[in-house]
Amino acid sequence: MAAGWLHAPSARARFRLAGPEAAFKAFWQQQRSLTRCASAHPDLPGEFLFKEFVSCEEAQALVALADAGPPPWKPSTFNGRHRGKAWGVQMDLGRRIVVAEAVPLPALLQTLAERMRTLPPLRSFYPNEANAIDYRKSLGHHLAPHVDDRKLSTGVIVTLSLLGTCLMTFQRDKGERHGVDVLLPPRALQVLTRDARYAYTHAIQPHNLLSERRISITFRQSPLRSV
Ligand SMILES: O=C(O)CCC(=O)C(=O)O
Ligand SMILES: [Fe+2]
Repeated sequence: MAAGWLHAPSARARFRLAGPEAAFKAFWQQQRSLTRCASAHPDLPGEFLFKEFVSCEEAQALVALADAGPPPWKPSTFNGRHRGKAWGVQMDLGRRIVVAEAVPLPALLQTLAERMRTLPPLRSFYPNEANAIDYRKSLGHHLAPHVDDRKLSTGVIVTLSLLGTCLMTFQRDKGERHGVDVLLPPRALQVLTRDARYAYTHAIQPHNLLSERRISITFRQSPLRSV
């Protein structure tokens, strides 16, 4: 083993020396060489998981961003009980339109969107909307089975998991007893396209939150012009 390798500063130390933006780039260059990070689900056509899409430091920064607001966390009962917040253009599900953004997509999320476009299924993904969900296991939080709106968002839905692990259940038919369970660890980016996006519902049952707290950030691209 080369002595130089032994004495090279650790990736973590190099990130600290070079500052946060260089750290973002250095981390991603290193990740891209790890093909084991990407996987397509064998039983769920159109579902991809990119493990370790963000570094531990980036994950912390994203949790801080979600916790700090704006906007503030708000209790939500839409798609299950949890707390949520949204950035970017706003979906008006009742009027079936997209309205102008109250809080723009934060710069950190736009930087992540650039990184997403380096992944094959996301080459032309330009999200203009994101929402965060804060799940607490002890409060019985969950995600009810749903398919993300077919008209207000395009055919690619992308979610980054932070803090905790969960099992997400996909079901083809409503009320089906069994589904396909996908383990979502912190820092993993899940991409839903094709059947996984349109033909299956996705949900997280309360007992499938495997940690006390989990935060997710979901990115979408609305094809509609905001009014
Ligand atoms: O929490 C998650 O991983 C997914 C959230 C979700 O499905 C949604 O916001 O539509
Ligand atoms: Fe969803």
